[in-house]
Amino acid sequence: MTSDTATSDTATATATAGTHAFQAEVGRILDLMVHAVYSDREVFLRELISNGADACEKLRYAARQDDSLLAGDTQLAVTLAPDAAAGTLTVSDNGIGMSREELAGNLGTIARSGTRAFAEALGNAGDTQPGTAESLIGRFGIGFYSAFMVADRVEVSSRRAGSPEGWKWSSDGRGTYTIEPDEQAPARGTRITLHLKEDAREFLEPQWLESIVAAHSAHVPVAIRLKEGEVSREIADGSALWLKPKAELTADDYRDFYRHVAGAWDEPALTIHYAAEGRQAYRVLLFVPSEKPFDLFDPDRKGRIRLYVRRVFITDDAELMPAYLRFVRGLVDSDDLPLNLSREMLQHSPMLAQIRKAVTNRVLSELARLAEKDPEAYLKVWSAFGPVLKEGLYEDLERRDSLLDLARFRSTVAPDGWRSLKDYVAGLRPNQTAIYYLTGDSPAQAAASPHLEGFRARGIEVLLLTDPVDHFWVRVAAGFDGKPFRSVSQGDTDIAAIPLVAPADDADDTAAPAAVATLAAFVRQTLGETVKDVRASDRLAESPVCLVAGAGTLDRRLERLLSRQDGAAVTRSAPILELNPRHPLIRHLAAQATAPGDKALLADAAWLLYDEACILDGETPSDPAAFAARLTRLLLARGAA
Ligand SMILES: Nc1ncnc2c1ncn2[C@@H]1O[C@H](COP(=O)(O)OP(=O)(O)OP(=O)(O)O)[C@@H](O)[C@H]1O
Repeated sequence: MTSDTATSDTATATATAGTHAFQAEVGRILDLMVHAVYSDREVFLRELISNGADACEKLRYAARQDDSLLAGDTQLAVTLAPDAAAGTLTVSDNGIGMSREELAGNLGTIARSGTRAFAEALGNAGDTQPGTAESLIGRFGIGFYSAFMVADRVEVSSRRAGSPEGWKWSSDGRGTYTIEPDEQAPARGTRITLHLKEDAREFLEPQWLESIVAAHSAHVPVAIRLKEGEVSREIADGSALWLKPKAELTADDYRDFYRHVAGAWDEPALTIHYAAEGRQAYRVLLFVPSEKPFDLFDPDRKGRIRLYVRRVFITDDAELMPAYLRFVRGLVDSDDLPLNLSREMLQHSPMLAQIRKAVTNRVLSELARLAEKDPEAYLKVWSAFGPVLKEGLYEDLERRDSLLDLARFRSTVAPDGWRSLKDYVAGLRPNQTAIYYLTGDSPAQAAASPHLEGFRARGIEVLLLTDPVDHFWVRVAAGFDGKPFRSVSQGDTDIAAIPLVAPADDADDTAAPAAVATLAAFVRQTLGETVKDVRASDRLAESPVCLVAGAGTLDRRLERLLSRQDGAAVTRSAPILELNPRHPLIRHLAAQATAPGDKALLADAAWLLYDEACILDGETPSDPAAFAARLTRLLLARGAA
């Protein structure tokens, strides 16, 4: 469903009478439709019925302001009329209709984001893979253009409600379309005539049409009629599914309605249907999809929940959900809101604000319930929408705790599985006072980080945060169950008090603290401003060195991310170089630092330690030529020794 903005979206479309070329991408999509060997091509009917029903709903709304638009014709319906003799199927509605400009804008360019996404996905997949187009049709649905899967000519004759002019759009889907005045246009609304292809004549059979409607469009909230000759009968009553008691509805009913309302083809992962009573009465029918909607990461972050008032569709732009729940689809039908809701009122109505709040809470509590009752199903939802839900962790202070309960993480305990914070705190080690995390590009990459070694040695679980959004919420979230979140690559580790899982049996393995302090001071002096400090570490077990960010500065990965942005306000701060006193190399260098003699090679080693730490952090040495020269000198010296 698209709101009435299609014309302005497509203002570039020409709208004069005559022949016009399709926008290039539309041409490409049509070309595919014309040649599609898609097996479920009856989906075209659902798309056309949905459009007709939307047009009726738009008219119903417009007529609230101006009932002359109805002009006595109040029985809004979509009518299917097969004509075997002519080989045509018409799908007509007495809805809002389209002006000449709208015909050109909506049916000549890409008016809908879903179709645009389809075109893009097609471009990405390339033409080389057979069956790509077909599988994408199944995933996206492609609206009006799907008519060309079954028709070799499509005529759309339309009259905008209240307008004296009728127009006909016509095309064979091969590059161009025509628009011309049409005196035969319906009195109001749109009549789409499909000249069926030879191999699509099954769509002339009334019974087949009826069964397709039953399967895909039974719950469209506008009546559907089937016309055979002069006799017309109702094959779907257009009653609002959401007003029916739950007990009367089956999973199939819900699924079909979800597909209509979301313009999707997947199964809903969660269905939420209830009636709210009390201060306000309203009905809610919401779905969490099982597949990511194509526009999930659109910058406008808009949801598409439909707002109805006493069964009249008002808008899908009322932002009934916070942005981090924008993947939820469905509708809210209020008994109490006024029908003539202006944009202003949509934004400022306290009644609507109350609905938003209650419905949002309900969605979160239903997700929590799913997590409890059917963890497997919940994890599917989390895998698809976790990165979006986590936006709520920094945006929605009020619900942060509920969202933290819902959040699932990869961790060193379960790199391929999911852990909740409740699981995490249940496994805290003695003396552990924080929830540790490490950010990275992928769980595997993060799990290989040297920063984790000391944590592993102590059996401390570390969350592996790999979504860009993680950098942001984790800095503002106060913690969970009284335990703050702490980065393992930042500040002091404070893990010395946590016992090792297998305590080191040979204390001589560790370099003497004084020798390490001498080495640290030497390295510090050699590296100068490049580092903020050099110190011994509890963090490391196997690696000799690592870099960490100072307490109170930004996480190094986030700092790198931000400093790379255009016009970045963030400059990188000097890191702290940590040395592993248990590592043979550090022990050896500490001995050299305390012994008298020439320190030139030790200075080379200091820089090499720093460069090694950079490499472990996924960066290149800052001066590759100097790095190579030092390495060469050191290897030569070793060779000579
Ligand atoms: N029967 C109709 N009456 C009035 N307008 C129509 C009709 N059919 C299509 N349109 C207009 O053409 C536009 C494009 O239709 P199309 O089916 O390609 O996408 P859509 O319906 O907007 O997308 P979605 O299926 O995601 O809602 C619609 O948004 C609508 O404005």
